[in-house]
Amino acid sequence: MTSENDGASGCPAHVGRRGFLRGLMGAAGAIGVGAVVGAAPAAASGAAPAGAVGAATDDTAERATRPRAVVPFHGEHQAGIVTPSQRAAQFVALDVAAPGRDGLEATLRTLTERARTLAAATPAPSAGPGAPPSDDGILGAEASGGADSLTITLSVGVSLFDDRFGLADRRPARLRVMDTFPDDNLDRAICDGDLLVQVCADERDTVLHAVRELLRATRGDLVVRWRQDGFLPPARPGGAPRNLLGFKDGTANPPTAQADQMDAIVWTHAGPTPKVDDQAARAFGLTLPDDLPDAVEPAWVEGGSYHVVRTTRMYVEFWDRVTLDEQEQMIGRRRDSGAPLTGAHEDDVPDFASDPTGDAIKLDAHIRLAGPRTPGAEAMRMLRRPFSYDNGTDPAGTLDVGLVFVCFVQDLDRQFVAVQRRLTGEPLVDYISPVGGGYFFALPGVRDKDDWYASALFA
Ligand SMILES: C=CC1=C(C)c2cc3[nH]c(cc4nc(cc5[nH]c(cc1n2)c(C)c5CCC(=O)O)C(CCC(=O)O)=C4C)c(C)c3C=C
Ligand SMILES: [Fe+2]
Repeated sequence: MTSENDGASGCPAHVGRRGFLRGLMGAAGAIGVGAVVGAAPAAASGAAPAGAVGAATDDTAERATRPRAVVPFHGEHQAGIVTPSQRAAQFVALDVAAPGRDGLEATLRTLTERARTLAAATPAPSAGPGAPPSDDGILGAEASGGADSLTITLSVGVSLFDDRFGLADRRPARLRVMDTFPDDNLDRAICDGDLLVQVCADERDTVLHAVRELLRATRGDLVVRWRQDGFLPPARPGGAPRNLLGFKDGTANPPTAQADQMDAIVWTHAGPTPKVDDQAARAFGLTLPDDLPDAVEPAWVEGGSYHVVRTTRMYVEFWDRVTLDEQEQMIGRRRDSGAPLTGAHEDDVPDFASDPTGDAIKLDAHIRLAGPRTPGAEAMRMLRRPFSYDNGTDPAGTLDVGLVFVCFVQDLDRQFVAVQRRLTGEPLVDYISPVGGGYFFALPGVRDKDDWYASALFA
């Protein structure tokens, strides 16, 4: 039986990366590699690509058991995209209050400086005697970011390209206000925004600390539009972690270790967007050319990525009344093992070719619609990076929980929109409802200590 793996390690994509990370951290702990601050200059030097992980420990027994990884901030691409998913996340959509292009540039430079120091776990500069502390103190003596695989990923929304900042001719070709799809129940108050900051780390306090410090540094210039917390449970018992429907989520992601695949699936490039073979696209359900107009990306987008966030509520009380068999048919995989209904193991490739009438995996099962494994479907693959969320209860006392669906794609329409359209009316829509989020564009990476988030956009 064929299997889905990360190519580099020969393990299922998720197991491979997380297992590698754990092994790295274990080894670092055993040999006592440097302290956090000691690791920081390497992280800040720009030597390693952003998204790779270096290990760091401190000398207390308690802290030695916690993840201490520093993810390099500098690189061709931003960290937090192909970086192995951390355990906690926060999505903060912001509107720019700073006046004019100069005001925006100054704000983005400030954001860069603060994000750089937080990611490297170096202390914030002191404002001098008599001033408030330069750090909120919630991470105690570390007081500077705490590492914990912290990544801060900055993306821009289409409203940044309106007439306020003179950037209208720089808009990424596919960027727009998030579409409303037929099964959506969007609250526009928690959609879109000029900017999106995605903050991820292995500890919740490290995420909140970074968000607080970024907001403190830009107070008056950036206004929070909406904010959404997320978490990723440990993989139980292994493989991909489970979402709140109880199913493993992330199994069939493309391998982030394979640069050529990331280049074709995730990173945007200047010039005409890659064409999709007409026949293959039709087989996938896209009608060309009307559905997918040609687009030409501006030069500055090289190395960036479209960043889709869809806050999707799950009606878990209803889901919990459905038989396991029905749940598995809706997804197309076993709940316990994550195996496709045509296979036995999580990393087995679903065999739709031998099941043309949907006897094993229904024709409208989620995985069959989202990844039919026809030649045309290759062009629609995406890198998903979802987190679960728990927003408490609604006024009716119903659990307000769900999935922050996140994906990174080279072409918003060819990939995310094409798949989302195929999912219209799937049986799962009775149990989930997208309520917020947005389309954003993750800026190219910050190259080195002299670079800043939007240097290419402003060049
Ligand atoms: C438009 C893209 C997608 C949305 C929106 C989406 C929402 C969503 N998905 C799950 C649960 C699962 N999804 C799984 C696989 C899967 N989902 C998408 C796309 C979207 N999902 C893709 C491309 C795939 C991979 C398909 C494949 O190639 O096999 C799975 C199976 C496990 C896995 O491979 O990750 C689950 C489970 C929920 C609950 C949800 C919205 C709340
Ligand atoms: Fe999905």
